[in-house]
Amino acid sequence: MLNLKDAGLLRQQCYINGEWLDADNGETIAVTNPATGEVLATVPKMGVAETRRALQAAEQAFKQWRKKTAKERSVLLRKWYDLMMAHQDDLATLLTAEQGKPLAEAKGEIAYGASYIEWYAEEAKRLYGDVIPQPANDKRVVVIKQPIGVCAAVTPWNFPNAMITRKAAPALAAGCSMVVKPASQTPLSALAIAVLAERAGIPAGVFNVVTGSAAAIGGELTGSDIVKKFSFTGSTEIGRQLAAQCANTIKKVSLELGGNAPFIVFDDADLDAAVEGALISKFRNAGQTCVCANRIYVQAGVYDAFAEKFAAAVNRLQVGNGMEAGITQGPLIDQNAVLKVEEHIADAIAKGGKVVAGGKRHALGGSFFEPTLVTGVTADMKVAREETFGPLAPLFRFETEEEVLGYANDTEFGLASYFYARDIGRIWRVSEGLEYGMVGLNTGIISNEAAPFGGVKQSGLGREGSKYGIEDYVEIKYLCMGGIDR
Ligand SMILES: NC(=O)c1ccc[n+]([C@@H]2O[C@H](COP(=O)([O-])OP(=O)(O)OC[C@H]3O[C@@H](n4cnc5c(N)ncnc54)[C@H](O)[C@@H]3O)[C@@H](O)[C@H]2O)c1
Ligand SMILES: O=C[C@H](O)CS(=O)(=O)O
Repeated sequence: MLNLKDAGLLRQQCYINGEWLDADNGETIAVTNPATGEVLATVPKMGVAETRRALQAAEQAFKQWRKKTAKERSVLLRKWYDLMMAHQDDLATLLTAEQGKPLAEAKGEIAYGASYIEWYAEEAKRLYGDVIPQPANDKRVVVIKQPIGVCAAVTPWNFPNAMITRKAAPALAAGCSMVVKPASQTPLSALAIAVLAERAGIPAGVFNVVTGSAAAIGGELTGSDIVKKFSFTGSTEIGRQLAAQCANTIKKVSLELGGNAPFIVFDDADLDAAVEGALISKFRNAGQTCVCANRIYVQAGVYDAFAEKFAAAVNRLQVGNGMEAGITQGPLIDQNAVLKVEEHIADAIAKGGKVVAGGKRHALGGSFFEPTLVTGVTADMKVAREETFGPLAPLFRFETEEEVLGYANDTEFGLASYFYARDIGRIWRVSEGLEYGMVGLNTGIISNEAAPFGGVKQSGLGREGSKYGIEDYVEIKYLCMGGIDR
Protein backbone atom coordinates (compact mmCIF):
# COMPACT_ATOMS: atom_id res chain seq x y z
CA MET A 1 0.00 0.00 0.00
CA LEU A 2 0.94 3.69 0.05
CA ASN A 3 3.76 4.70 2.43
CA LEU A 4 2.72 8.25 3.30
CA LYS A 5 4.44 10.30 5.98
CA ASP A 6 1.05 11.93 6.64
CA ALA A 7 -1.67 9.28 6.36
CA GLY A 8 -4.27 12.02 6.78
CA LEU A 9 -3.74 13.04 3.16
CA LEU A 10 -5.37 9.84 1.91
CA ARG A 11 -9.11 10.46 2.09
CA GLN A 12 -11.93 8.17 0.97
CA GLN A 13 -14.74 10.69 1.50
CA CYS A 14 -15.79 13.87 -0.30
CA TYR A 15 -15.26 17.33 1.16
CA ILE A 16 -18.47 19.37 1.28
CA ASN A 17 -19.04 22.43 3.46
CA GLY A 18 -16.06 21.55 5.64
CA GLU A 19 -17.28 17.99 6.29
CA TRP A 20 -15.94 14.65 5.03
CA LEU A 21 -18.93 12.68 3.72
CA ASP A 22 -19.93 9.39 2.09
CA ALA A 23 -22.45 9.19 -0.74
CA ASP A 24 -26.06 9.31 0.43
CA ASN A 25 -26.54 5.71 -0.69
CA GLY A 26 -23.10 4.57 0.50
CA GLU A 27 -22.01 3.59 -3.00
CA THR A 28 -18.32 3.90 -3.87
CA ILE A 29 -15.94 3.89 -6.84
CA ALA A 30 -12.65 1.95 -6.71
CA VAL A 31 -9.42 3.82 -7.45
CA THR A 32 -6.79 1.57 -9.04
CA ASN A 33 -3.07 1.86 -9.67
CA PRO A 34 -2.57 1.72 -13.48
CA ALA A 35 0.91 0.22 -13.01
CA THR A 36 -0.20 -2.75 -10.90
CA GLY A 37 -3.99 -2.96 -11.16
CA GLU A 38 -4.26 -2.97 -7.36
CA VAL A 39 -7.16 -1.12 -5.69
CA LEU A 40 -5.66 1.82 -3.78
CA ALA A 41 -8.84 3.14 -2.18
CA THR A 42 -12.50 3.86 -2.78
CA VAL A 43 -14.24 7.21 -3.02
CA PRO A 44 -17.96 8.08 -2.81
CA LYS A 45 -20.14 7.68 -5.87
CA MET A 46 -22.09 10.89 -5.36
CA GLY A 47 -24.77 12.27 -7.66
CA VAL A 48 -27.26 15.12 -8.06
CA ALA A 49 -28.42 15.46 -4.45
CA GLU A 50 -24.94 15.68 -2.94
CA THR A 51 -23.80 18.05 -5.69
CA ARG A 52 -26.78 20.30 -5.06
CA ARG A 53 -25.89 20.47 -1.37
CA ALA A 54 -22.28 21.27 -2.24
CA LEU A 55 -23.44 24.14 -4.47
CA GLN A 56 -25.75 25.45 -1.73
CA ALA A 57 -22.83 25.35 0.71
CA ALA A 58 -20.62 27.17 -1.77
CA GLU A 59 -23.34 29.79 -2.26
CA GLN A 60 -23.54 30.44 1.48
CA ALA A 61 -19.78 30.48 1.92
CA PHE A 62 -19.37 32.92 -0.98
CA LYS A 63 -21.29 35.60 0.93
CA GLN A 64 -18.60 35.81 3.61
CA TRP A 65 -15.57 34.85 1.51
CA ARG A 66 -16.15 37.77 -0.88
CA LYS A 67 -16.21 40.16 2.11
CA LYS A 68 -12.70 39.22 3.20
CA THR A 69 -10.09 41.68 2.04
CA ALA A 70 -7.82 40.65 -0.81
CA LYS A 71 -4.99 40.55 1.68
CA GLU A 72 -6.90 38.20 4.00
CA ARG A 73 -7.56 35.83 1.10
CA SER A 74 -3.96 36.17 0.00
CA VAL A 75 -2.66 35.07 3.42
CA LEU A 76 -4.87 31.96 3.39
CA LEU A 77 -3.84 31.03 -0.16
CA ARG A 78 -0.19 31.44 0.80
CA LYS A 79 -0.72 29.02 3.74
CA TRP A 80 -2.32 26.57 1.27
CA TYR A 81 0.74 26.88 -0.98
CA ASP A 82 3.16 26.39 1.93
CA LEU A 83 1.29 23.25 3.05
CA MET A 84 1.26 21.85 -0.49
CA MET A 85 5.02 22.26 -0.79
CA ALA A 86 5.60 20.88 2.70
CA HIS A 87 3.72 17.73 1.67
CA GLN A 88 5.16 17.54 -1.87
CA ASP A 89 6.52 14.01 -1.44
CA ASP A 90 3.28 12.52 -0.10
CA LEU A 91 1.17 14.33 -2.71
CA ALA A 92 3.49 13.03 -5.43
CA THR A 93 3.24 9.47 -4.10
CA LEU A 94 -0.55 9.66 -4.17
CA LEU A 95 -0.44 11.12 -7.69
CA THR A 96 1.93 8.49 -9.12
CA ALA A 97 -0.08 5.71 -7.49
CA GLU A 98 -3.39 6.75 -9.03
CA GLN A 99 -2.19 8.25 -12.35
CA GLY A 100 1.03 6.37 -13.14
CA LYS A 101 3.52 9.10 -14.06
CA PRO A 102 7.08 8.69 -12.74
CA LEU A 103 7.59 10.05 -9.22
CA ALA A 104 9.96 12.76 -10.44
CA GLU A 105 7.27 14.03 -12.83
CA ALA A 106 4.67 13.82 -10.08
CA LYS A 107 6.84 15.90 -7.74
CA GLY A 108 7.22 18.38 -10.59
CA GLU A 109 3.45 18.52 -11.01
CA ILE A 110 2.95 19.23 -7.30
CA ALA A 111 5.39 22.15 -7.49
CA TYR A 112 3.72 23.31 -10.73
CA GLY A 113 0.24 23.03 -9.24
CA ALA A 114 1.34 24.82 -6.07
CA SER A 115 2.90 27.61 -8.13
CA TYR A 116 -0.57 28.65 -9.31
CA ILE A 117 -1.67 29.05 -5.66
CA GLU A 118 1.49 31.04 -4.93
CA TRP A 119 0.98 33.24 -8.01
CA TYR A 120 -2.69 34.00 -7.23
CA ALA A 121 -2.00 34.57 -3.55
CA GLU A 122 -0.05 37.55 -4.86
CA GLU A 123 -2.37 38.45 -7.74
CA ALA A 124 -5.36 38.67 -5.34
CA LYS A 125 -3.95 41.98 -4.11
CA ARG A 126 -3.52 43.40 -7.61
CA LEU A 127 -7.00 42.94 -9.03
CA TYR A 128 -7.26 46.62 -9.97
CA GLY A 129 -10.19 48.57 -11.46
CA ASP A 130 -10.04 51.77 -13.50
CA VAL A 131 -10.83 55.46 -13.22
CA ILE A 132 -11.90 56.58 -16.71
CA PRO A 133 -11.53 60.22 -17.81
CA GLN A 134 -15.06 61.62 -17.58
CA PRO A 135 -16.98 62.10 -20.85
CA ALA A 136 -18.70 65.17 -19.33
CA ASN A 137 -17.77 67.49 -16.47
CA ASP A 138 -20.83 66.60 -14.43
CA LYS A 139 -19.87 62.91 -14.39
CA ARG A 140 -17.16 60.58 -13.09
CA VAL A 141 -16.71 56.99 -14.30
CA VAL A 142 -15.10 54.28 -12.15
CA VAL A 143 -14.72 50.59 -13.03
CA ILE A 144 -14.64 48.01 -10.24
CA LYS A 145 -14.08 44.25 -10.38
CA GLN A 146 -16.18 41.91 -8.22
CA PRO A 147 -16.04 38.12 -7.80
CA ILE A 148 -18.38 36.41 -10.25
CA GLY A 149 -19.78 34.05 -7.59
CA VAL A 150 -19.99 30.26 -7.19
CA CYS A 151 -17.71 28.48 -9.67
CA ALA A 152 -17.71 24.85 -10.79
CA ALA A 153 -14.81 22.88 -12.24
CA VAL A 154 -14.54 19.51 -13.97
CA THR A 155 -10.98 18.26 -14.39
CA PRO A 156 -9.06 15.45 -16.17
CA TRP A 157 -6.96 12.53 -14.92
CA ASN A 158 -3.65 13.38 -16.57
CA PHE A 159 -2.66 16.23 -14.22
CA PRO A 160 -4.86 15.52 -11.18
CA ASN A 161 -3.26 18.20 -9.01
CA ALA A 162 -2.34 21.10 -11.32
CA MET A 163 -5.55 21.13 -13.36
CA ILE A 164 -7.46 21.77 -10.13
CA THR A 165 -5.18 24.43 -8.59
CA ARG A 166 -5.01 26.23 -11.99
CA LYS A 167 -8.72 26.91 -11.52
CA ALA A 168 -9.24 27.02 -7.75
CA ALA A 169 -6.37 29.44 -7.09
CA PRO A 170 -7.64 32.34 -9.26
CA ALA A 171 -11.24 31.63 -8.26
CA LEU A 172 -10.57 31.84 -4.52
CA ALA A 173 -8.14 34.73 -4.97
CA ALA A 174 -10.89 36.71 -6.71
CA GLY A 175 -13.32 36.00 -3.84
CA CYS A 176 -15.28 33.16 -5.44
CA SER A 177 -16.15 29.75 -3.97
CA MET A 178 -15.81 26.52 -5.93
CA VAL A 179 -17.11 22.96 -6.34
CA VAL A 180 -14.71 20.59 -8.14
CA LYS A 181 -15.44 17.24 -9.77
CA PRO A 182 -12.15 15.44 -10.46
CA ALA A 183 -11.77 12.54 -12.89
CA SER A 184 -12.89 9.25 -11.35
CA GLN A 185 -9.52 7.68 -12.25
CA THR A 186 -7.61 10.18 -10.07
CA PRO A 187 -9.71 11.58 -7.19
CA LEU A 188 -7.18 11.04 -4.38
CA SER A 189 -5.06 14.02 -5.44
CA ALA A 190 -8.13 16.27 -5.41
CA LEU A 191 -9.16 15.11 -1.94
CA ALA A 192 -5.62 15.68 -0.65
CA ILE A 193 -5.77 19.24 -1.99
CA ALA A 194 -8.98 19.65 0.05
CA VAL A 195 -7.26 18.32 3.19
CA LEU A 196 -4.65 21.05 2.86
CA ALA A 197 -7.26 23.72 2.13
CA GLU A 198 -8.97 22.75 5.38
CA ARG A 199 -5.67 22.84 7.28
CA ALA A 200 -4.80 26.23 5.75
CA GLY A 201 -7.95 27.67 7.28
CA ILE A 202 -9.90 28.23 4.08
CA PRO A 203 -13.47 28.46 5.42
CA ALA A 204 -15.98 25.63 5.08
CA GLY A 205 -17.88 25.72 1.78
CA VAL A 206 -15.32 27.84 -0.07
CA PHE A 207 -13.58 24.81 -1.66
CA ASN A 208 -15.55 21.57 -2.15
CA VAL A 209 -14.71 18.27 -3.89
CA VAL A 210 -17.43 15.91 -5.14
CA THR A 211 -16.57 12.53 -6.66
CA GLY A 212 -18.88 10.14 -8.49
CA SER A 213 -21.11 9.97 -11.53
CA ALA A 214 -19.66 12.34 -14.12
CA ALA A 215 -22.93 12.81 -16.02
CA ALA A 216 -25.04 13.32 -12.88
CA ILE A 217 -22.62 15.67 -11.15
CA GLY A 218 -21.77 17.47 -14.38
CA GLY A 219 -25.44 17.85 -15.18
CA GLU A 220 -26.02 19.65 -11.88
CA LEU A 221 -22.89 21.80 -12.15
CA THR A 222 -23.78 22.95 -15.68
CA GLY A 223 -27.54 23.23 -15.09
CA SER A 224 -27.75 24.93 -11.68
CA ASP A 225 -28.28 28.69 -11.70
CA ILE A 226 -26.19 28.88 -8.52
CA VAL A 227 -23.10 28.33 -10.72
CA LYS A 228 -22.04 31.57 -12.43
CA LYS A 229 -18.75 30.29 -13.90
CA PHE A 230 -18.01 26.81 -15.28
CA SER A 231 -14.43 25.77 -16.01
CA PHE A 232 -13.66 22.51 -17.83
CA THR A 233 -10.43 20.79 -18.71
CA GLY A 234 -10.65 17.66 -20.80
CA SER A 235 -11.44 16.42 -24.28
CA THR A 236 -12.91 18.68 -26.93
CA GLU A 237 -15.82 16.26 -27.35
CA ILE A 238 -16.91 16.50 -23.71
CA GLY A 239 -16.10 20.20 -23.59
CA ARG A 240 -18.56 20.89 -26.43
CA GLN A 241 -21.26 18.94 -24.61
CA LEU A 242 -20.74 20.66 -21.26
CA ALA A 243 -20.53 24.13 -22.80
CA ALA A 244 -23.89 23.46 -24.46
CA GLN A 245 -25.33 22.37 -21.08
CA CYS A 246 -24.25 25.72 -19.63
CA ALA A 247 -26.11 27.73 -22.26
CA ASN A 248 -29.51 27.62 -20.53
CA THR A 249 -28.18 29.61 -17.57
CA ILE A 250 -25.76 31.81 -19.54
CA LYS A 251 -22.75 30.90 -17.43
CA LYS A 252 -19.29 32.26 -18.07
CA VAL A 253 -17.45 29.22 -19.48
CA SER A 254 -13.75 28.49 -19.87
CA LEU A 255 -12.55 25.41 -21.75
CA GLU A 256 -9.12 23.82 -21.83
CA LEU A 257 -9.51 21.11 -24.45
CA GLY A 258 -7.66 18.78 -26.75
CA GLY A 259 -4.56 19.48 -28.78
CA ASN A 260 -2.67 18.34 -31.87
CA ALA A 261 0.65 20.10 -31.40
CA PRO A 262 3.04 20.44 -34.34
CA PHE A 263 6.75 20.27 -33.46
CA ILE A 264 8.79 21.75 -36.34
CA VAL A 265 12.56 21.32 -36.79
CA PHE A 266 14.05 23.66 -39.38
CA ASP A 267 17.42 23.06 -41.02
CA ASP A 268 19.00 25.92 -39.05
CA ALA A 269 18.00 24.36 -35.71
CA ASP A 270 20.37 23.19 -33.00
CA LEU A 271 19.67 19.50 -33.69
CA ASP A 272 20.72 18.18 -30.28
CA ALA A 273 18.53 20.77 -28.57
CA ALA A 274 15.67 19.86 -30.92
CA VAL A 275 16.02 16.17 -30.08
CA GLU A 276 15.98 16.99 -26.36
CA GLY A 277 12.95 19.25 -26.77
CA ALA A 278 11.03 16.74 -28.89
CA LEU A 279 11.74 13.95 -26.42
CA ILE A 280 10.33 15.77 -23.40
CA SER A 281 7.47 17.37 -25.30
CA LYS A 282 6.40 14.01 -26.76
CA PHE A 283 7.02 11.55 -23.93
CA ARG A 284 6.23 13.56 -20.77
CA ASN A 285 3.55 11.64 -18.86
CA ALA A 286 3.92 8.85 -21.48
CA GLY A 287 2.60 11.26 -24.12
CA GLN A 288 -0.56 11.92 -22.09
CA THR A 289 -0.52 15.69 -21.98
CA CYS A 290 -2.62 18.16 -23.96
CA VAL A 291 0.50 20.00 -25.10
CA CYS A 292 2.50 16.95 -26.23
CA ALA A 293 4.09 17.13 -29.65
CA ASN A 294 1.55 15.15 -31.68
CA ARG A 295 3.21 15.68 -35.10
CA ILE A 296 6.97 16.15 -35.60
CA TYR A 297 7.90 17.91 -38.86
CA VAL A 298 11.60 17.86 -39.85
CA GLN A 299 13.03 19.84 -42.78
CA ALA A 300 14.46 17.59 -45.50
CA GLY A 301 18.08 18.72 -45.09
CA VAL A 302 18.27 17.49 -41.49
CA TYR A 303 15.60 14.78 -41.52
CA ASP A 304 17.90 11.74 -41.53
CA ALA A 305 20.29 13.17 -38.92
CA PHE A 306 17.40 14.14 -36.63
CA ALA A 307 15.68 10.76 -37.07
CA GLU A 308 18.86 8.89 -36.13
CA LYS A 309 19.54 11.00 -33.03
CA PHE A 310 15.90 10.93 -31.95
CA ALA A 311 15.59 7.14 -32.35
CA ALA A 312 18.62 6.67 -30.09
CA ALA A 313 17.08 8.97 -27.46
CA VAL A 314 13.69 7.21 -27.63
CA ASN A 315 15.39 3.84 -27.11
CA ARG A 316 17.01 5.17 -23.92
CA LEU A 317 13.64 5.78 -22.24
CA GLN A 318 13.03 3.42 -19.31
CA VAL A 319 9.50 1.96 -19.00
CA GLY A 320 8.17 0.72 -15.66
CA ASN A 321 6.31 1.45 -12.44
CA GLY A 322 6.63 5.17 -11.79
CA MET A 323 7.42 4.52 -8.14
CA GLU A 324 10.74 2.87 -9.09
CA ALA A 325 13.95 4.88 -9.40
CA GLY A 326 15.19 5.56 -12.92
CA ILE A 327 11.84 5.03 -14.62
CA THR A 328 11.12 7.71 -17.22
CA GLN A 329 7.84 6.35 -18.63
CA GLY A 330 5.01 4.85 -16.64
CA PRO A 331 1.89 3.00 -17.82
CA LEU A 332 -0.90 4.51 -19.90
CA ILE A 333 -4.03 5.30 -17.92
CA ASP A 334 -6.05 2.35 -19.24
CA GLN A 335 -6.53 -0.19 -22.05
CA ASN A 336 -8.49 2.28 -24.18
CA ALA A 337 -5.43 4.49 -24.26
CA VAL A 338 -3.32 1.52 -25.41
CA LEU A 339 -5.83 0.68 -28.15
CA LYS A 340 -5.69 4.30 -29.45
CA VAL A 341 -1.89 4.14 -29.78
CA GLU A 342 -2.07 0.75 -31.50
CA GLU A 343 -4.72 2.08 -33.90
CA HIS A 344 -2.53 5.03 -34.89
CA ILE A 345 0.55 2.83 -35.38
CA ALA A 346 -1.32 0.25 -37.47
CA ASP A 347 -2.86 2.99 -39.64
CA ALA A 348 0.52 4.64 -40.21
CA ILE A 349 2.18 1.35 -41.18
CA ALA A 350 -0.68 0.45 -43.52
CA LYS A 351 -0.17 3.79 -45.30
CA GLY A 352 3.62 3.50 -45.66
CA GLY A 353 5.05 4.51 -42.29
CA LYS A 354 8.08 2.69 -40.81
CA VAL A 355 8.51 1.83 -37.12
CA VAL A 356 12.13 2.60 -36.17
CA ALA A 357 11.73 2.34 -32.35
CA GLY A 358 9.21 0.53 -30.14
CA GLY A 359 5.91 -0.16 -31.86
CA LYS A 360 4.05 -2.52 -29.53
CA ARG A 361 2.80 -3.24 -26.01
CA HIS A 362 5.64 -3.47 -23.48
CA ALA A 363 6.75 -6.84 -22.10
CA LEU A 364 5.59 -5.63 -18.67
CA GLY A 365 2.01 -6.14 -19.86
CA GLY A 366 -0.97 -4.23 -18.51
CA SER A 367 -1.13 -0.73 -20.02
CA PHE A 368 2.64 -0.34 -20.46
CA PHE A 369 3.62 0.58 -24.04
CA GLU A 370 6.98 0.86 -25.79
CA PRO A 371 8.04 4.43 -26.61
CA THR A 372 7.54 4.46 -30.36
CA LEU A 373 8.99 6.36 -33.31
CA VAL A 374 7.51 6.08 -36.80
CA THR A 375 9.16 7.69 -39.86
CA GLY A 376 7.77 8.40 -43.32
CA VAL A 377 4.50 9.71 -41.86
CA THR A 378 2.12 11.59 -44.15
CA ALA A 379 -0.89 13.90 -43.82
CA ASP A 380 -3.40 11.17 -44.78
CA MET A 381 -2.64 9.16 -41.64
CA LYS A 382 -4.86 9.26 -38.51
CA VAL A 383 -1.94 10.44 -36.38
CA ALA A 384 -1.89 13.67 -38.43
CA ARG A 385 -5.47 14.56 -37.51
CA GLU A 386 -6.22 12.92 -34.14
CA GLU A 387 -4.68 13.47 -30.71
CA THR A 388 -2.81 10.23 -29.98
CA PHE A 389 -2.43 10.92 -26.25
CA GLY A 390 0.25 8.24 -25.94
CA PRO A 391 3.98 7.47 -26.51
CA LEU A 392 3.95 7.62 -30.32
CA ALA A 393 6.24 10.07 -32.15
CA PRO A 394 5.41 10.42 -35.88
CA LEU A 395 8.05 12.03 -38.13
CA PHE A 396 6.95 14.02 -41.18
CA ARG A 397 9.40 15.40 -43.77
CA PHE A 398 8.95 18.89 -45.30
CA GLU A 399 10.81 21.12 -47.75
CA THR A 400 9.77 24.77 -47.23
CA GLU A 401 8.60 27.11 -44.45
CA GLU A 402 5.36 27.86 -46.32
CA GLU A 403 4.64 24.14 -46.77
CA VAL A 404 5.13 23.26 -43.11
CA LEU A 405 3.04 26.18 -41.85
CA GLY A 406 0.22 24.89 -44.04
CA TYR A 407 0.58 21.39 -42.56
CA ALA A 408 0.89 22.70 -38.98
CA ASN A 409 -2.26 24.82 -39.20
CA ASP A 410 -4.35 22.19 -41.04
CA THR A 411 -6.25 21.06 -37.90
CA GLU A 412 -9.30 22.12 -35.87
CA PHE A 413 -7.06 22.26 -32.81
CA GLY A 414 -4.97 25.24 -31.72
CA LEU A 415 -3.45 24.68 -28.29
CA ALA A 416 0.37 24.32 -28.25
CA SER A 417 2.93 24.43 -31.05
CA TYR A 418 6.72 24.26 -31.13
CA PHE A 419 9.58 25.01 -33.50
CA TYR A 420 13.35 25.04 -33.47
CA ALA A 421 15.17 27.60 -35.58
CA ARG A 422 17.77 30.33 -35.18
CA ASP A 423 17.16 32.75 -38.05
CA ILE A 424 15.45 35.81 -36.54
CA GLY A 425 13.32 36.49 -39.61
CA ARG A 426 12.09 32.89 -39.67
CA ILE A 427 11.43 33.02 -35.91
CA TRP A 428 9.11 36.02 -36.30
CA ARG A 429 7.40 34.73 -39.49
CA VAL A 430 6.67 31.29 -38.06
CA SER A 431 5.69 32.55 -34.56
CA GLU A 432 3.15 34.90 -36.09
CA GLY A 433 1.97 32.32 -38.67
CA LEU A 434 1.18 29.48 -36.27
CA GLU A 435 -2.57 29.40 -35.39
CA TYR A 436 -2.14 28.33 -31.77
CA GLY A 437 -2.60 29.81 -28.32
CA MET A 438 0.96 28.98 -27.33
CA VAL A 439 4.26 28.71 -29.20
CA GLY A 440 7.37 27.02 -27.79
CA LEU A 441 10.45 28.43 -29.51
CA ASN A 442 13.61 26.31 -29.04
CA THR A 443 12.00 24.60 -26.04
CA GLY A 444 9.72 21.60 -25.51
CA ILE A 445 8.40 22.73 -22.12
CA ILE A 446 6.24 25.87 -22.14
CA SER A 447 3.85 25.62 -19.18
CA ASN A 448 4.29 27.89 -16.16
CA GLU A 449 2.12 29.92 -13.79
CA ALA A 450 3.24 33.30 -15.13
CA ALA A 451 2.04 32.63 -18.70
CA PRO A 452 -1.55 32.64 -20.07
CA PHE A 453 -2.10 28.93 -20.86
CA GLY A 454 -4.85 28.20 -23.38
CA GLY A 455 -5.89 27.48 -26.92
CA VAL A 456 -7.70 28.83 -29.96
CA LYS A 457 -10.03 27.18 -32.49
CA GLN A 458 -11.45 23.96 -30.94
CA SER A 459 -8.79 23.70 -28.24
CA GLY A 460 -10.67 25.97 -25.91
CA LEU A 461 -11.80 29.31 -24.57
CA GLY A 462 -10.05 31.53 -22.04
CA ARG A 463 -6.66 31.42 -20.34
CA GLU A 464 -5.33 29.95 -17.09
CA GLY A 465 -2.35 31.35 -15.21
CA SER A 466 -0.79 34.83 -15.48
CA LYS A 467 -2.57 38.12 -14.78
CA TYR A 468 -5.05 37.12 -17.53
CA GLY A 469 -6.19 33.95 -15.73
CA ILE A 470 -8.01 35.73 -12.90
CA GLU A 471 -10.15 37.88 -15.21
CA ASP A 472 -12.49 34.92 -15.88
CA TYR A 473 -13.42 34.90 -12.18
CA VAL A 474 -14.56 38.53 -11.90
CA GLU A 475 -17.37 40.63 -13.24
CA ILE A 476 -16.63 44.19 -14.36
CA LYS A 477 -19.02 46.89 -13.12
CA TYR A 478 -18.82 50.61 -13.82
CA LEU A 479 -20.11 53.37 -11.60
CA CYS A 480 -21.32 56.50 -13.41
CA MET A 481 -21.57 59.34 -10.90
CA GLY A 482 -23.53 62.45 -11.96
CA GLY A 483 -24.10 65.91 -10.48
CA ILE A 484 -20.41 66.40 -9.83
CA ASP A 485 -20.54 69.99 -11.11
CA ARG A 486 -23.24 71.07 -8.59
N1 LIG B 1 -6.10 22.06 -22.59
C1 LIG B 1 -5.73 21.58 -21.42
O1 LIG B 1 -5.24 22.30 -20.52
C2 LIG B 1 -5.90 20.10 -21.14
C3 LIG B 1 -5.31 19.59 -19.97
C4 LIG B 1 -5.44 18.21 -19.72
C5 LIG B 1 -6.16 17.39 -20.58
N2 LIG B 1 -6.72 17.93 -21.71
C6 LIG B 1 -7.44 17.07 -22.64
O2 LIG B 1 -8.25 16.14 -21.91
C7 LIG B 1 -8.31 14.90 -22.62
C8 LIG B 1 -7.88 13.76 -21.70
O3 LIG B 1 -8.49 13.89 -20.44
P1 LIG B 1 -9.77 13.01 -20.08
O4 LIG B 1 -9.68 11.68 -20.71
O5 LIG B 1 -9.97 13.08 -18.61
O6 LIG B 1 -10.93 13.86 -20.80
P2 LIG B 1 -12.49 13.65 -20.68
O7 LIG B 1 -13.09 14.75 -21.45
O8 LIG B 1 -12.89 12.26 -20.99
O9 LIG B 1 -12.82 13.86 -19.11
C9 LIG B 1 -12.50 15.08 -18.48
C10 LIG B 1 -13.39 15.24 -17.26
O10 LIG B 1 -14.74 15.32 -17.72
C11 LIG B 1 -15.53 14.37 -17.01
N3 LIG B 1 -16.64 13.96 -17.86
C12 LIG B 1 -16.63 13.06 -18.86
N4 LIG B 1 -17.86 12.97 -19.43
C13 LIG B 1 -18.66 13.84 -18.74
C14 LIG B 1 -20.03 14.22 -18.80
N5 LIG B 1 -20.85 13.69 -19.71
N6 LIG B 1 -20.50 15.15 -17.92
C15 LIG B 1 -19.67 15.70 -17.01
N7 LIG B 1 -18.37 15.39 -16.89
C16 LIG B 1 -17.88 14.47 -17.74
C17 LIG B 1 -14.58 13.27 -16.65
O11 LIG B 1 -15.08 12.50 -15.56
C18 LIG B 1 -13.35 14.07 -16.29
O12 LIG B 1 -13.47 14.53 -14.96
C19 LIG B 1 -7.37 15.05 -23.80
O13 LIG B 1 -8.11 15.42 -24.95
C20 LIG B 1 -6.47 16.21 -23.40
O14 LIG B 1 -5.93 16.91 -24.51
C21 LIG B 1 -6.60 19.27 -22.00
O1 LIG C 1 -2.24 18.16 -20.17
C1 LIG C 1 -2.42 19.31 -19.97
C2 LIG C 1 -1.60 20.13 -19.04
O2 LIG C 1 -2.06 21.45 -19.11
C3 LIG C 1 -0.16 19.96 -19.39
S1 LIG C 1 0.91 21.11 -18.64
O3 LIG C 1 1.54 20.42 -17.50
O4 LIG C 1 0.13 22.28 -18.20
O5 LIG C 1 1.91 21.45 -19.68
